[in-house]
Parts: sequence; C-alpha cells; structure tokens
Amino acid sequence: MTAPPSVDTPRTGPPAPAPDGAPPGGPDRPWRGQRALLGHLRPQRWRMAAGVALGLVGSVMGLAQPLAAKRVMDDMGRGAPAAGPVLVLSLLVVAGAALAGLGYYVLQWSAESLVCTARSRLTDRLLRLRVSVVEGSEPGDLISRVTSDTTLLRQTAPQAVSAAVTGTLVTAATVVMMGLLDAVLLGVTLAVVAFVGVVVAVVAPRIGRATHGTQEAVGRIGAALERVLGAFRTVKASGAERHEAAALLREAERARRTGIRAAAWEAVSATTSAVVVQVSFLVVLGVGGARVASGATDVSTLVAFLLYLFALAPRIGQLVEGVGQVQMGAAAAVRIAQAEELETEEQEDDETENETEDVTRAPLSVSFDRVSFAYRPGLPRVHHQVSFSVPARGLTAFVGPSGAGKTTLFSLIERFYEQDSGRVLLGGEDVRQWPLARLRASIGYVEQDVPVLAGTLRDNLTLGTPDPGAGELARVLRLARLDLLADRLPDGLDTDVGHRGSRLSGGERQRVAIARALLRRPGLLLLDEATSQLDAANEAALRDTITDTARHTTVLVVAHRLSTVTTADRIVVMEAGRVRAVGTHAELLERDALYRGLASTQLLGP
Ligand SMILES: Nc1ncnc2c1ncn2[C@@H]1O[C@H](COP(=O)(O)OP(=O)(O)OP(=O)(O)O)[C@@H](O)[C@H]1O
Repeated sequence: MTAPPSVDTPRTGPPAPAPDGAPPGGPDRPWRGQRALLGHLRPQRWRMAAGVALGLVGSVMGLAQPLAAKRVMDDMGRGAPAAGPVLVLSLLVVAGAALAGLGYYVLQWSAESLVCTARSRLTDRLLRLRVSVVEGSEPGDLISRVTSDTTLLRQTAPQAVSAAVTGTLVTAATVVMMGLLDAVLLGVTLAVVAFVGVVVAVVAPRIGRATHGTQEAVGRIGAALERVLGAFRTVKASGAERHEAAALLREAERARRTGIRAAAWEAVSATTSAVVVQVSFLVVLGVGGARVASGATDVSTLVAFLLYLFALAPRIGQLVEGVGQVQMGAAAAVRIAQAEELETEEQEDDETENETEDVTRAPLSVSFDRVSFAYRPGLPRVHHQVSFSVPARGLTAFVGPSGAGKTTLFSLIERFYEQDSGRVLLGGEDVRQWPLARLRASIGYVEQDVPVLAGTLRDNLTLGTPDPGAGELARVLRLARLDLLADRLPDGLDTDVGHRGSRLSGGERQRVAIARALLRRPGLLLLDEATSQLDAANEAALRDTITDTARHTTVLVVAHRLSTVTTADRIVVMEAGRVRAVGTHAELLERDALYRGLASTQLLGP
C-alpha cells in the first residue's frame, strides 16, 4: 500500500455549539429582535401598507356615518327628499364595512406570507445544518422555532404594524388639531402623556424578556417531548413516564410563569396609559378652566380640545399595546434568527444543483492518509494518524473493539465531520474537493441506528432516488430479500411503516436500508453493522448480495460478527483509533493477536 503524501490541514469544523445545545446568541443585543422583526416585515411592507390603508379608509367612512345619519334626519325633519343622503349613508355603511374587512384580510394575508417565508427559509437552513450542529442541539427546540416562534411572529406582526401605522397617523393628526386649537393646553397634555412614554420604555424590554423566556420554555417542552417520544418503548419499559412527565410539567410551569410575567408587564403599561390619560384629562380641565377664566381661551375651544383628548385616549392605548406586540414579535424573531445563524454545510450544492446528475457510479478507491480527528476541541482524539488504502471494487471489512473509531471512518468519508489533519481521498481526490452533493450521491450508506423514516415502504426505498423505475425497484427488493415482505404487506410498497419504521422488524428495517443504498447504484457502499439483526438465512443471502455487489463496486463494511466478513478481500483491524493490522482472515489469524482473540471468542478457527 502506498500512502499518498500527507498534508496537515487546519481544523475547519464548526464552532462548538452552546453548552446546553441551544443555538447561540441571546435576546440581549440591543435592538436585535426589532431589527430581525423588521427583516421579516420588509418583504411584505407594500401589502401590509395596503391592508392598513384600506382599514384606515374603512374607519374614516365609519366616522362619517354619524354625520350622514344626521343629514338624513335633518332632511327628513325639513320634509326635504332624503333619497340622496340615504344612498350616501348606505354606501358609507356598506363600503366602510367592506373596506375594513378587505384591509383585515390583506393584512392577515401578508402575515401568512411573512410567516411562510420565515418557515421555508428556516426549514431549508435546518436541513442544511452541519451534522455536528444538529447533534449538539435539541431537535425539539429547533422544531419549536419553526412552529411556535413563527406562529407568534404571525400573531403579533399584523397588530404591531397596524398599531404602529394607524396609531401614529391618527395620534399625529389629533395632536395637530389640538395644537391648532390651543398650543398651551397641548403642551400640558404632552407633558403628562410623556410619562406614558417613560413607562413604556421601562416596561417594553421586560415584556420582550418574559416572552423570550416563554418561548425558550416552549422550546424545552418540545425537546423533552422529542426525547420521550423518540424512545417511547424504552420510557414505558423503564416505567419512567411519571418522571419524564414531571420534567415536562416543570417546563410547562416555567412557560406559565414567564407568560404571566409578560401579562403583568402588559397590564402595567396598559393601566398606566389609561390612568395617565385620565390624569391628563383632569389637568387639561383644570388648566383649561383657568385659561377660560382668564380669557386666554373660550369655552367652546376647551370643549373641542377635550373631545380630541377623548379621541386620543384609545390611540395611545393602541400604541402602547403595539409596543408590547413588537416586543413579543421581536422575541420570536430573535429565536428564529438564532436558528438561522447555526452553521450550515457549504452552499456549493445550491450553486451546482445538477452536480448530482453527475453522480459517480464507477467504483471508487478510498484512502486515509495519516488522519487524526477529535469530535470537538477538548475531546480526546478518536483517530490517531489513521492510514489505509482500499482499491476500487472489492469488499473491505473494518473490525475491532467497540469505540475503536470504525463508524467515525464513515462519517469522515461522508464529510459529516472534517478531520483535524491528514487527508481522506475518494477516487484519488480529497473529499473536501468533491462537491458535497455529488460526493454523497456517489455513496450508498447504511448507518448503524434506525435507518428507516416514517412514511411508506416505497418512500423509504426511493429516498434520494425519486424515480427508480419498477424494474430497478424489483431488482433491489429481490437483492435485499424484501420481495416477499412487499407482497405480504396489506398495501404492498405503499404500506405505512410507522414512525422510524416501527411497524417493521429490526431485520426488515436493515434490509430496507440496504435496498435503499443499492438503489443508488453507488460507486462506494458503506455498511455499518448493516446485517447485525438478520436471521441466519437472511444474513447468508445478504452476504451473497454484498459479495456480488463488491464485484463491481467498492464496499466497506463495519462488522462485529467476524463470521460475516471472513471472506472479505481485506480486513482492517482497528484499536483505540489506530489501524493495527490489515490482511485477509487467514493472514490476520496468523499475524494479529487481537484479531485471533476476536476470532476465538466467536468460535472462528483458521
Ligand atoms: N458524535 C460524537 N460526538 C462525540 N464523540 C463521539 C461521537 N460519535 C462517537 N464518538 C466517540 O468516538 C469514539 C469512536 O466511536 P465510533 O462510533 O467511531 O466507534 P466504533 O468503533 O464504530 O464503535 P462500535 O463498534 O461500538 O460502533 C467513541 O469513543 C465514541 O464515544
């Protein structure tokens, strides 16, 4: 074996995830949430503006209705024909209601579009996350960011926008009218109302923090549920339902507490604004009365001013509520932004989407050249200067004690992780030079754990090979000894196999995974303990299939049961992250004590 020259490469892996597995970042960067919220709103700004404008016109028509009604009554009182005013009033009623309804619809429509964009962007990113990032995160928490946080965003965005636009416009117009009536009284009013601004400035961040806390707790509920439902039988068999339910309840309680805290702060700001408006009314009454007495203004101006002040009150309430909605939306936007900041795999596969068309079906050689690797900085190394070469075609087996680093070899070939130093070569080319999509499309991989997804048998087989053709499907079903199963199932290939294939036996799940990998006609087939759960007859049959496949493809297998690999072209013995020996079964029995030990414990002689 000639080892290719070594090139030490710096570690380019992702940064370590946050210690609790949560996406990095926090709500504390100033205005981060508001900026993120604006980022979500921006693409919908015109549609939202249209919705708000329609609503505004509808409200103005509503305001004009009393005047039109007055006109109808006046005309009727005078005995004049009232058909015209009645028509105008009817138009105002119908058009006002229709426009207000249309405005609401357009606003909600834009909110749905906004949240759909957020969800698709987030799911797209989540599917492109690095394996290490997902393994360091809580899937349930990530899911809650796509579901619960985007829903909160959807609920708060229209109210926030409508409150900001309508509240600001109407407040500004009212203030102008008040200023025209009596500038001194306006000054007095603004001085009192400014207090609301101070309260809101103090309270708003607290609403944001409490909402963030609630959403964090909801995320942890998702994570705890995922943990329980992901190992449901184990939880039940261990009688751990109560214990796990208690953990869920603790998080639900935490969500309740932070939710109540947010509600309390909202109540504080709403009550303050209501009280301040009342106080401003009394102050204006007092100061205005004094001004009337001194002749600085007249009674009708004071009355008109007070009427405007009454009209202003709900607008101030709307603005205060809008600020609360913005804080809630911002809390959701921060959590969405945190998930969007998680490190994804390189974007190259977007740019070269048709690279997958160019899949390598020809057998691929594999070489490890002095590869060293640790899963994370600070963790012990799993591989120490691992070197071996496997030619294109043929069956190569990796054996060795548990934890020796066999599965990790496959993770480095698939580039789920990147080595700290040394090179991994596929078809003579560094795997880092391969476009990622093409690299993975050229490999068939059967992983050690639960390699079946929810859905039908057909969905599972065609994952990654969408239209294989009936003949090809029948071929792999036969090769993986699944043809009888497919005939037996009630809906054949369209039978639902349950969550993680729970309606299949362990051996059937393994055969499904093998069939799926074979369907790709890969240049390299990686099988990690792929036949460990098969009965003797099926295992023998699958062994023949694998041996046959290895005639035209490179096949690497990890096996604990040596009986499955004694006929391999070469066997690589690994121990504690190092390659100990390479040879055939017979050679290793003679040369390697560890292998001999493994063989004798498994009752395999020379
Ligand atoms: N995602 C991970 N993060 C951190 N450490 C890991 C990770 N996966 C595996 N390890 C560690 O790396 C070492 C090698 O694991 P690996 O799965 O490659 O061993 P293996 O030889 O395939 O073992 P087995 O035969 O039991 O499957 C083990 O000590 C394991 O604890």
